[in-house]
Amino acid sequence: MNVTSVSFPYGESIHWFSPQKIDSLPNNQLKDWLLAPGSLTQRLKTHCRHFEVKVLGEHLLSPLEHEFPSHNEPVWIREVLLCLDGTPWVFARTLIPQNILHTQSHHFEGLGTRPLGEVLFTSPDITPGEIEVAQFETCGRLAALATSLDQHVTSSLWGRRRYFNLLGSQLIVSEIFLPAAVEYINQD
Ligand SMILES: C=C(O[C@@H]1C=C(C(=O)O)C=C[C@H]1O)C(=O)O
Repeated sequence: MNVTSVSFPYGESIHWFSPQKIDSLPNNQLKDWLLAPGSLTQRLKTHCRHFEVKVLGEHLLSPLEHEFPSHNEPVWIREVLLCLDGTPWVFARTLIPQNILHTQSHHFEGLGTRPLGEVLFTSPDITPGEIEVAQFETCGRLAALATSLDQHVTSSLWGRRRYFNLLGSQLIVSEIFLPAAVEYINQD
């Protein structure tokens, strides 16, 4: 895997849609994965023997570097690959405002290769919000990331974004399904 931190952060500014307002959702099994309300980590683990979180990078983004709406403070970013039996299936990007990071550091500091979902879906203080979806062109940065992972991008990629509510504030989790995941999911 020739992914390097040099090109971190991989994430790019994306236009997200409510599933009810986009008429071009995938008309196959991927749609179910995009809109599934529970922990993606838990679902992925049922499709492999070995599940692994590869951390591509984590650090604070200045207010000018991130797209977190209505936040003029630094935001902590974490970008990972979720790998099933050694194959990257999902690129995930999490944005956490500094106020959450400071007040809830026990949740997020030192997470390392533990899946964030183990925190988000087990803490009574955190509630998942609505799911939005987006399509990523084959010429975008995330397609380039997939190509760098030796996965051929033959059609646009699909992803989803969820806000998680935590004590009056919010963090954002985006997950993009890489070609290897789409191939497996749609073969059923
Ligand atoms: C939100 C979840 O956590 C997953 C794990 C992540 C991580 O470890 O950074 C990020 C996004 C998710 O795909 C989940 O399991 O649904």
